[in-house]
Amino acid sequence: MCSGAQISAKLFIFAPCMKQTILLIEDDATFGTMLQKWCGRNGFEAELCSDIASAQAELTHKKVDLVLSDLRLPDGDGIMLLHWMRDLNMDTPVIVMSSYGEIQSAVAAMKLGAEDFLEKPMNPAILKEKIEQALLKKPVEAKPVKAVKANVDGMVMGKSAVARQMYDHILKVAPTRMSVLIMGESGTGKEYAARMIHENSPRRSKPFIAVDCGSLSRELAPSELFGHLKGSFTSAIEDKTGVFVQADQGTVFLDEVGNLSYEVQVQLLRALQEQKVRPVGSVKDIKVDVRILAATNENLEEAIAEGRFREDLYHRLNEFSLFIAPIRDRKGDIEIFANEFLRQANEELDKSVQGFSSDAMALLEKHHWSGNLRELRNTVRRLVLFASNDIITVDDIPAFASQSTNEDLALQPDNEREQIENVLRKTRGNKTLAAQLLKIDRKTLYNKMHLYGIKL
Ligand SMILES: Nc1ncnc2c1ncn2[C@@H]1O[C@H](COP(=O)(O)OP(=O)(O)OP(=O)(O)O)[C@@H](O)[C@H]1O
Repeated sequence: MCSGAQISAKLFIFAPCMKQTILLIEDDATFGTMLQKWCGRNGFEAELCSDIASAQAELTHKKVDLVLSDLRLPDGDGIMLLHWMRDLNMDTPVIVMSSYGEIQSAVAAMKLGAEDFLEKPMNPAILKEKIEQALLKKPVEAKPVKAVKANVDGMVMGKSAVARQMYDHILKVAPTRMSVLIMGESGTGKEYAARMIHENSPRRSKPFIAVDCGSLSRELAPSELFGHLKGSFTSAIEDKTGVFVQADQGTVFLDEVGNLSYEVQVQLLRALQEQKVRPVGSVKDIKVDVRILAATNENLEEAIAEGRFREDLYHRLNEFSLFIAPIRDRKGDIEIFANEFLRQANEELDKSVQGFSSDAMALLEKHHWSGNLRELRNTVRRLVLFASNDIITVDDIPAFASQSTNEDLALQPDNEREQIENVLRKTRGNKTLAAQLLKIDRKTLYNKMHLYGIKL
């Protein structure tokens, strides 16, 4: 930390060229802002972060050409960040800014691959020279950030405390090969979290394959997962490579893993334990190296107690658990996601809606969002489609205004059938979520669906 008095605007002229992005990591807000403005005046695009967690978030989903980081930060030091970048093979040059007496740390940073270091207070001319030198070493067309690839386009990251803790867990577990069980209500972003883990792992250049276990029939699941040989069953008209072999050295994401039949669970456990799969109809095992991420929105411990899920498989999948909180519990993130969904909807629908009025945003923040981010995305898309002005106002979302902020859908005795049907419609048939909203257990929901003849 230091006073930025020596950074003077007048010394430099704006240099219009292909703008390169500098990520500034500085917890002294005044100095950080001054530095950011200085960068702008000197022809650089500058993003400002005040701690390591948010810097990691920026580095993992934006193109950054240079990092200019303070050594001492609220959630750790610049050395930690360098370790993390090195583990992920990120080659973005880093210049560390050290204060008087931090020379030892600055040396450690250089050993870890920092491009240079600058002692505070900094001389702007030297700062500019070092930035230019560091940028010269990295051609503009070089791959921007190694951590996240294009297949996570449109992915944004929340800034709430809950979200930060989740990213912190993701970043810790990502570089390992541990299996991760991702839990959370439907639409909270479990698949996106799985992609984030893959993209931040050393496997990121290898395949990420998502399998919806809910849609795999008992008969076809083994062939889908492990492959089959031609003629091994009636419809096997040619050899098929299973997901595990296709994803070799990469990651397989098993969504709704609780829906796998008991028989397939046994085969899956074997594949995980032995790192080998045997295609249906074959007598030979194939060696595979696959990391497994699994997701569920039902309570698997309950499923184990009811004998529907194997406990040994559960422990194998749950080497690390990650809980994704519903969006209503991290209201601070709603604006970020709503703006991103607005951007996506504008692009998709060829519209140019600029944003939300502050009371419209307040309404979005109050809504219960039982369908989580998926519901928010669909709502924003609908709002953009119907928007007649540049800004979405409260008048564009009258439906929410009349709703209670904490929608209580608990089952009432008088019109049970209608309520259950409504809630199942709301959850798009997700019975676990429907049972939670109705405040009954799944078994009771099944019994009542049976009693009222409700079919999905
Ligand atoms: N980090 C993110 N950035 C941008 N959009 C996101 C993000 N996470 C989720 N979404 C949006 O929310 C939608 C639902 O996310 P996702 O499919 O990952 O949820 P899920 O929890 O796996 O749902 P389900 O339990 O129904 O499978 C996505 O299609 C995407 O539009």
